[in-house]
Amino acid sequence: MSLGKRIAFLGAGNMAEALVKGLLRAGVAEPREIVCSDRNEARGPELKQRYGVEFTRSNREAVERCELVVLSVKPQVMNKLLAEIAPVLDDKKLVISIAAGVPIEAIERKLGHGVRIVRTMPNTPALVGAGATALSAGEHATEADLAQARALFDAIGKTAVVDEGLLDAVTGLSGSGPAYIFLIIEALSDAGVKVGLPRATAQELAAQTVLGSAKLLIDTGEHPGRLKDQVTSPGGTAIAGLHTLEAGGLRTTLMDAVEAATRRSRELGEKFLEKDD
Ligand SMILES: NC(=O)C1=CN([C@@H]2O[C@H](COP(=O)(O)OP(=O)(O)OC[C@H]3O[C@@H](n4cnc5c(N)ncnc54)[C@H](OP(=O)(O)O)[C@@H]3O)[C@@H](O)[C@H]2O)C=CC1
Ligand SMILES: O=C(O)[C@@H]1CCC=N1
Repeated sequence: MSLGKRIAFLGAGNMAEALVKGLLRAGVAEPREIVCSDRNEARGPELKQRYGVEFTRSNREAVERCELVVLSVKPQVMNKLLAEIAPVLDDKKLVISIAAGVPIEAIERKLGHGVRIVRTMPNTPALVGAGATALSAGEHATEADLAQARALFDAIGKTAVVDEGLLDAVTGLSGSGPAYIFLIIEALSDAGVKVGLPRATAQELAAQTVLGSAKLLIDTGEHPGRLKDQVTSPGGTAIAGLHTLEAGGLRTTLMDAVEAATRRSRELGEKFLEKDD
């Protein structure tokens, strides 16, 4: 059922579109309750045709028409956006940021004190209702605000409330994570082709293996190591493959990747705080 709130998406790119599609699919918003704004005029007809949502090139108009305002531009252009919408934002609206790195305090400073903010880090599988989102409430956001924001993201996947200090780590793991997993699926598909499978079959098997393994882990609540052991016969095939992965440093590489992305999220935040334009 619709939450009965009008939602503005300021910046209607990849992540905003994933959220719009996920929310509509879940039925928590009607197309007429969603107003997207973007500086690219071409996004208007695309979004209208795909989802029937409203579109405007004016961020201010989108803010004025909605109770929930999602900040969905890149961190690099966030300051400009905040300066533009500050005059039309008041404490009656709830602001939800999805931007990597950008601290709540910096948004509050730009929008004026007292503004109600929930900072989040979603990911693109929200588009198919399988997102993972962490949320953190700003000083002026109430429990009801956090619950409202959480209800939106609960409709399109799993959510966790964390201290704001942990959102860079979330960005490194689940925010950026779909990119790592797609790379892994692509590599597994290539591997399947290398050992003789047709491309389409290899990709289908690779993707289903990732999906099925995640589902098995979540549904059973088992430790991943135990589930790995169940695939691994003595002297068998899986242990031969695992040995190669360990020799190639897969664990360390994944840990380094998450650490690098977390660091980058922090850097984006620091750059944001340094700049005041
Ligand atoms: N993509 C992802 O997987 C995730 C992204 N995020 C966060 O979501 C935010 C958006 O990322 P993403 O969707 O990937 O980026 P995109 O570049 O796909 O989307 C941003 C959109 O905003 C437009 N835009 C830029 N400046 C303005 C402005 N002043 N007013 C209105 N629209 C503007 C851009 O236009 P133009 O193309 O002309 O620049 C673009 O269409 C980022 O802050 C990112 O950190 C969070 C989680 C995951
Ligand atoms: O790469 C980025 O900056 C965004 C943030 C999280 C995932 N993608």
